[in-house]
Amino acid sequence: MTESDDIFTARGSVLIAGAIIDGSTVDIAIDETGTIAGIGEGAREAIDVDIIIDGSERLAVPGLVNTHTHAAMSLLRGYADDMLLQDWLSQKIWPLEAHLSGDDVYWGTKLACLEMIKSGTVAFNDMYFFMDRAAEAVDEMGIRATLAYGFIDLSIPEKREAEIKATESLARHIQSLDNPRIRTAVGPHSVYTVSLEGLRWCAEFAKEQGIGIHVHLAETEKEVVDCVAQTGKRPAALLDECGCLTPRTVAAHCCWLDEAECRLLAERGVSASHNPASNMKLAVNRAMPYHWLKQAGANVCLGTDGCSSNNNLDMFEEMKFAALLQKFAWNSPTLLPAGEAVTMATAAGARALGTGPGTLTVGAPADIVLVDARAVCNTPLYHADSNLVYACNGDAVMTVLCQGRVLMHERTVPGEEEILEGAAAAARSLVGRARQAS
Ligand SMILES: CSC[C@H]1O[C@@H](n2cnc3c(O)ncnc32)[C@H](O)[C@@H]1O
Ligand SMILES: [Zn+2]
Repeated sequence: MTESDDIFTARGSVLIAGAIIDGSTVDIAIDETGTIAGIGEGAREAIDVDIIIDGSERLAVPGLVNTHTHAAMSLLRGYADDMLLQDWLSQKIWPLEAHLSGDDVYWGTKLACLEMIKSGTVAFNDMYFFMDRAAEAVDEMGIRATLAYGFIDLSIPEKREAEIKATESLARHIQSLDNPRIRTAVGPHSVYTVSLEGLRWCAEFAKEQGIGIHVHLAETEKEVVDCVAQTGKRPAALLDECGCLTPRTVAAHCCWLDEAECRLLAERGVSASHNPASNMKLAVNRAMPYHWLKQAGANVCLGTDGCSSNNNLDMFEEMKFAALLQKFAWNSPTLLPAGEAVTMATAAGARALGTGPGTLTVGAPADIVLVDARAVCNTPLYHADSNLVYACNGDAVMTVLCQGRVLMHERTVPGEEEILEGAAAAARSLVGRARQAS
């Protein structure tokens, strides 16, 4: 079989012929299980080739991993901009989210998956509501996701009970899907929206189920100041006391960590997700202390945050924002060079979500992105990492494979029109319902 056959529905082994990796032109062989079986010399012989993808003039890179987002917030893109975080959440976002339906989350997640696939992302870490519907969307789109129900109890015991039930129910549901691409995590929103009892329950449940924890941490100075005033502890120490800092925890933002907290995160094996676009847009007034986290040996990965504070899900743009913000904020042009930004968006993200090594190596899942080497952003091509981080955006991505299955080829994703229409209609209906109620 060749590219002329239906590449999206075909099953079997795949040969990516003549792609560029580290300046060399190589074949990549993928077996029927979606695992990389060979790279370079002798790769063709490692499989009985069913499907051939022409890799010429394509840079092969590992699929990108978005370690912090709220996918269905794609429906809120451009709904409320240019505000302070607390005002943005309390005056605009939360009142609209109060009217969300399962259908909204389904269409919002479909739109987000489409956008992620079109910009080279193969896996994401999500926290939101109606996550059974998010799982349905992820299942259909063929991407990987770790889905957490956003647990907010506001220290109200009845609300805590409801959040516990919702978290347990999602865990049961994801288990019942038995889809290796879709996992669940516990999602305590933050130390300012979840009680100590709630945080302790989340930690216990994650331990009992052997699943991860997804939490916002130290996003603003106010979060730290209020936490110290109310508990005598900084947010990271508080999460640690409740058992929420584990090797399977992804802590998003981490802007206002001090040096000791960076060491604590590293000691506990926590992954820290940098979200530079969101942090700059909401003007949280401090960049994640990447240098302290790196020095301490923490796993630092990369996320976009939701589409209302970014306002897109393009991890290529996020790599550039990360590299530039770190240099600017910490006054060091050598901080976070391009190669490290690529590692953050690939191997570090894959480690955070446990989706494999996040590298193009034999034995790794075939989560592979082919980038146009002839695009303007890749001309000239001195250093691939430099172009990928500083010159390209997701539009240069041509083909995306997840576990060896082709999700996009030559920039075509099956069903794109229907997704755009469905998501636009869901967004109109959501805003209409909210207006009617106000
Ligand atoms: C409980 S589900 C997630 C919850 O978080 C809100 N959210 C989106 N972006 C941010 C952010 O940057 N900081 C804090 N909370 C955020 C989202 O709207 C949902 O309500
Ligand atoms: Zn967030």
